[in-house]
Amino acid sequence: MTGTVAIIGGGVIGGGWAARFALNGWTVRVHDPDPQAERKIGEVMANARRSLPGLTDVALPAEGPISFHDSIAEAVEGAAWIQESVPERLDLKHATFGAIQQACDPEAVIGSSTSGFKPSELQQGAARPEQIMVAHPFNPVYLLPLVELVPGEGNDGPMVARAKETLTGLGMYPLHLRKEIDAHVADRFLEAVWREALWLVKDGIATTEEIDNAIRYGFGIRWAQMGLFETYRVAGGEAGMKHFMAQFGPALSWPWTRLMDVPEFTDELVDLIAGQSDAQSGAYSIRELERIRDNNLVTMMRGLKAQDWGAGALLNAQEKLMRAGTPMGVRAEDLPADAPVMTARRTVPLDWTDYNGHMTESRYLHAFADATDRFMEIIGCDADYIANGGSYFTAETHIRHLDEVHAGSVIEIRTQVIAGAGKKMHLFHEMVEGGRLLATGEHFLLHVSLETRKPSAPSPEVEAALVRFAEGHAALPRPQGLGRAIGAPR
Ligand SMILES: NC(=O)C1=CN([C@@H]2O[C@H](COP(=O)(O)OP(=O)(O)OC[C@H]3O[C@@H](n4cnc5c(N)ncnc54)[C@H](O)[C@@H]3O)[C@@H](O)[C@H]2O)C=CC1
Ligand SMILES: C[N+](C)(C)CC(=O)CC(=O)[O-]
Repeated sequence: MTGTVAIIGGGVIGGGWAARFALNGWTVRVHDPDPQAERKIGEVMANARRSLPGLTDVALPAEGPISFHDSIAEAVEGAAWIQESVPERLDLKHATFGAIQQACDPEAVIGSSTSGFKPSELQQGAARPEQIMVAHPFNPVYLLPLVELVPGEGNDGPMVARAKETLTGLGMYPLHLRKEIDAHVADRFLEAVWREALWLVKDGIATTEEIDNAIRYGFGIRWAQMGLFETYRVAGGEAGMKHFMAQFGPALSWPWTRLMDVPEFTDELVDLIAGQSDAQSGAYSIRELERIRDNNLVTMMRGLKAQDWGAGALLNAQEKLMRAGTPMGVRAEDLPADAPVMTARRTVPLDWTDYNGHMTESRYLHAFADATDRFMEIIGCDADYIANGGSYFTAETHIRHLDEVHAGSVIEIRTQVIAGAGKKMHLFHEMVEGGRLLATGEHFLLHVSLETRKPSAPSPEVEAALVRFAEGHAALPRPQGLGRAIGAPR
């Protein structure tokens, strides 16, 4: 599902929203009075283009256009979603909603990125309060899936459902809050951690770098995959959560935190923190730090994807939706038998790049192996079939690396069946970017019984689907490089 979105306020968060929507095929219309807004959003887009599309193993839709508008009225024209991301001041947010509602479609959703205001506060004085809800994202909006969705009293069920559908379609995870509360859920935690950290620096207990190390070498990694409660359940040992609470419950009444106090923001404290932060990270520009952060996030999220867990499970669910209705979702009977089969259309992810600045050699095999899996699925050797004890094992592979490809490029793989009958399947994959041939992969596979681990006949349905392609593809030209061995150039 795509459409037109208006981004009102195009700073750190508005820019991230613009990228998330545009890269998912939406038409994006931005209003921001800052003369630098177009440049800044251009830089956010550049970072987003190199990171977001490679998160999944299916290509995103074609990027939507972004335009910049001098007035809110012009920006909201035709928008089905309006995302307000102006600075965190209630009077400014109210004035912005006033201008939006004078011109926008009354059916459009108006989401606010507010970090802390409640929807009832945002809706005060609005012409149509029922149109406004909190949609609080996390930075970088184009990579992190969480959006806290906090409807107010007037927001009706269908509108909330529509909002969730839109956010899910963008690959996000709308966390629907049951009740409004200052700072929603996640920012309450962040606020608590931030208070403690400020005290620790002020009191000379730890530097900004030491505090960051305490997070990133320990509980930060743990939280990214199991959160708080599941992590503590495991920490309770075999007796689980009850034992954990019995053991650590008393600590809650000891003076382990200074949650309700905030150190005074004197010039001295600000200089102390800013100085330590400069010493820690000043060697990098903010854009460089953003790219380092994005590389790490993509690598971690793709790791979780391989485990089908947490944010990675979300990516897999999104991928399923993306496949439906595309050539990446069809079965053998819907495909012509006399043309190569498209078995992959994906973006090269950031974590596939090596020290030579291009896709590393092992990822060519990775991409070809995924294409083989997809071809197996097309002929009916899918997860259910494999669970019933039949599958294919690869016996031999030959890859030719013909041209370079880089992170962010969309690659396709087309597969020709060279031979397929009985237990044997001989495939030839061609990897292309646009019209450029990047690599070929020749693979010989045998059908096996997963019980005996020995070659066995496939089911009649799988064999029939394979034979249909083998016969149809026999009329295609013999692919260049078929049967090649390493040797003197021929
Ligand atoms: N920075 C963060 O980590 C997060 C911020 N938020 C929330 O997002 C909202 C925006 O915050 P940031 O993007 O960080 O601020 P920012 O300062 O980076 O961007 C705000 C943008 O709004 C523009 N602006 C100012 N007045 C405007 C007006 N009348 N109409 C249109 N644009 C206007 C400014 O030129 C600026 O580009 C705030 O409500 C904030 O609480 C939410 C999640 C995270
Ligand atoms: C610091 N902050 C309150 C603006 C943070 C957020 O709102 C969410 C985030 O991205 O950390």
